[in-house]
Formats: sequence, structure tokens, C-alpha cells
Amino acid sequence: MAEDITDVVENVTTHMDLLRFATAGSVDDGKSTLIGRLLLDSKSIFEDQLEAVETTSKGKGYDYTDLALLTDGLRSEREQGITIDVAYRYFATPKRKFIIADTPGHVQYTRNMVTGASTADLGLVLVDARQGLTEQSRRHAVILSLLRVPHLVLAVNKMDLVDYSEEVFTKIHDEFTQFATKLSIPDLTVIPISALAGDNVVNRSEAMSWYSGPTLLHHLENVHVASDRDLIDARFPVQYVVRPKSDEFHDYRGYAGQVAGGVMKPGDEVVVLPSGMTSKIAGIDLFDQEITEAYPPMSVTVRLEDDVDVSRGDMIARVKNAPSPSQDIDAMVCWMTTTPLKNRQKLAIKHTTRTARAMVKDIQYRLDVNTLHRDQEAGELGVNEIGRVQLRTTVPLLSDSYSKNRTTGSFILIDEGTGVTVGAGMIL
Ligand SMILES: Nc1nc2c(ncn2[C@@H]2O[C@H](COP(=O)(O)OP(=O)(O)OP(=O)(O)O)[C@@H](O)[C@H]2O)c(=O)[nH]1
Repeated sequence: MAEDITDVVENVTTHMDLLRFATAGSVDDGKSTLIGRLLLDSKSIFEDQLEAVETTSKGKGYDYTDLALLTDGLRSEREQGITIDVAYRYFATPKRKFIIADTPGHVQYTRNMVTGASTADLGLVLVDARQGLTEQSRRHAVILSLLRVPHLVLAVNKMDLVDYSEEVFTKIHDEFTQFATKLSIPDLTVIPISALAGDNVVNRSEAMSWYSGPTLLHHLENVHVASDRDLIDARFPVQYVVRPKSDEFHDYRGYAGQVAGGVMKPGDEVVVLPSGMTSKIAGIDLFDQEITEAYPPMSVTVRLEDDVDVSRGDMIARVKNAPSPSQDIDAMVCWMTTTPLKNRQKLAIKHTTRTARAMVKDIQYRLDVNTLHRDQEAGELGVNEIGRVQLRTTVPLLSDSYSKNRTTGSFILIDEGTGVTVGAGMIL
């Protein structure tokens, strides 16, 4: 269900403004309450859902409406029958559409965060104002910076429980800003909120008149994400070759996929990798119409002027700006399964639309995400651990560094026996 919604939103909103954000926080920091508040105050929920939550809250003897029930209710619906690491929630305001990647339950699991945040435009870290920064908040910030999530919001929650004190907020703000200088976080915003009372979530807080920054929703609606995407380096991994069988289209041959980088236009000189054959873009099709340009994350079909040999897993790029094929991959890998990753281990690797086999040549170090210490003696990676790994693949991959392109710079590792995803990698 969650995936369906994501797909639909992705298709329908190709040209609409969309912000994907991932939430993180320790248990009880108020993540569910905050998401409930966002949905409620931005009028994204149905009356009957609210009534049900009000009734349940009264039934439990609360004198307030427990908004977490709203989120948790949605969450349990999603969890029925399947183990889900990340629940995706969708809401919209007149300004923007939002997809929230919400990691349920105990969020200490690195892999849940990696899954949820790898495609996020913005990471939202929650802290409890009474507790201030914890090891967990630092850890989440480190992971978000490793994943190159371009925007980070630290929401200092439960301000109502510290008398809306400016002093408490400033202390947390300064401590976090100081810590963030050690990480690569291009854009950081710190907002004092009360998810339960509604301060600075959608509506401006009267109790915190000392705060002059944006409310959380205002920030989410206005944060500038268009320029985060790589619009310079054209990258088009071919998903499949379109050759309709009917007579009417018997000459049609197109290559379908999602633009991973750059802007592509008819007339562009392109190279097909790994063959190295060159051609020009004859046209670009979107559903049943022709378009004049395509850019990330549009899903389109590209036609070429020449009858070159193109198949699934190939990459179309510009002649003078193409990734160089390589079988040696140097990457940060997040390991996601209980059997540790070891030297010489063989795995399947999926990179854009290409699948190959890979062998672990070296586990160079394990990164302690709390202290940023690099342990070079580690020799293996356990579940939820992140480390620098050298891989050798059976066929060349057409990759970029993750810092340049989050799509062509990432891959997943798959256990060949079970088909289960056991690792996620970011190419250095
Ligand atoms: N006073 C006050 N209580 C809050 C606030 N936000 C959340 N709470 C309370 O804190 C408790 C935890 O909130 P949740 O939203 O369930 O916390 P969570 O982080 O989502 O927890 P998990 O869903 O288990 O990950 C609940 O009792 C909330 O009512 C706030 O701004 N002020």
C-alpha cells in the first residue's frame, strides 16, 4: 500500500513540487504526535479519523487528543502481515506535496534510517527539550550527513514542558550547530516546537514570541530543493527497451527509464554505455505526448536517431560527459543483516538498472557513527554498522560518486541465495 501511494505520487507529481522528508528521533521524542499535528493542522486528515482518535483518547481517560494515535493507527494498518522498515505517508498543502518516510518504533536501527533517508530532500531530527541532545540525535545527524540529505531540521520538541524557555532552546541550538560544523550539512534549521500543543508546527506560537524563524510547515513548504538535483551531468539508466508489437507502431523503438541526472533534449549528442556507440536524441516521450526536455526524477522514453544496440542496464549519457566504467568500487556500505559482511564474500550488486556479482576485496574500516572514529582493525561489518569497503564486480558499473549523484552513486547488495537486500552502498 505504502509503495503504491509513493508510485502514484511519483507519477502524478512529476511536474509538481514535491518534498520528500525523513523523520528521526528517539522513542518518545514525539515523532508520531508531530506527524499527527502536521496532518491535522494542514487539514490533511478526514473528519472520521479525527473523531475516532478523539473517542479513543477520551476512552483512555486523556484530557487531550492523542495525535500519536493518528500516526500509529496509520502505521499499524501498514504493518499488517508484512514487516515494513519504513512507512511512507503522504500529505499535501496548496503549496507543495509531501512524502514522509517515517521509521517506526525503535529508531536505533541504522538500516531503517538509511532506507528512509536515502532519497529524502530533508531530514527532520526531533529532540525532547527536557533532555537536549542525546547520543541518538548526534548519530542521526551523522547518518543524514553521510547520506547527503541536503537539508536538515532539528525540531526541539515539548517546549511546553520547559516553559517555552528561550534559554533552553538556545543552549540546544548552539550545541547542535557546533556539532554540525564537523559534518557536511549544507543547510541547517533549528525550530522550537510543541507537537502536542501545536506551537510552531503549522501555526506560529504565541508562547514563544522570542522566536522569529519559520514554523516547521512554512519551512517545509519553502525550502528550496530544485537546485539540489544534478542538472548538469546527463545520466539515463535504461530500464527497458520499448518495442510495441502492433503494426501501427512497428517502427517504434524507445528506451524507458528514469532520468538520474542532467537535462536531456532532442538533438543532444549522446553515448550509450558500455558499448560506446554514439547517436543523437530523436525525441523524448512522456505517456502519450512528446516533450522537449527531461530532467530528474522524470520517467520518460527516449528515442535515438540511429539504430544502435541498447539493452536494459545500459546508460545513456552525453558524449563529453559520461561516467567511466569500472569494476573496482570504493564505497561506504551500511550492512543490514545479522550475518556479518566479511572479506572475500560474494554478493549480487544492483546499481541503477544493472545487476552484477561482486566480491569483497577489503573492509578498510568500520565507522563509529557516534564518535566518527574509524576502526581499521574491524575486519568485518555487523548488522547496522557502516564501513568503508572495496568491491570488485564481474562487469563494469557506470557509476558516479554519491556526493555528485545520489542515484548513480548508490547501490544495494543482495544475498544471492535468498534474494534479500543485505547492504546499501554510497560510492566514494
Ligand atoms: N507535553 C508534550 N508532550 C508531547 C509532545 N509531543 C509528544 N508528546 C508526548 O510524548 C509521548 C511520546 O510521543 P509519541 O509521538 O508517541 O513519540 P514517538 O517519538 O513517535 O514514539 P514512537 O512512535 O514510539 O517512535 C506521548 O505521550 C505524547 O503525548 C509535546 O510537544 N509536548
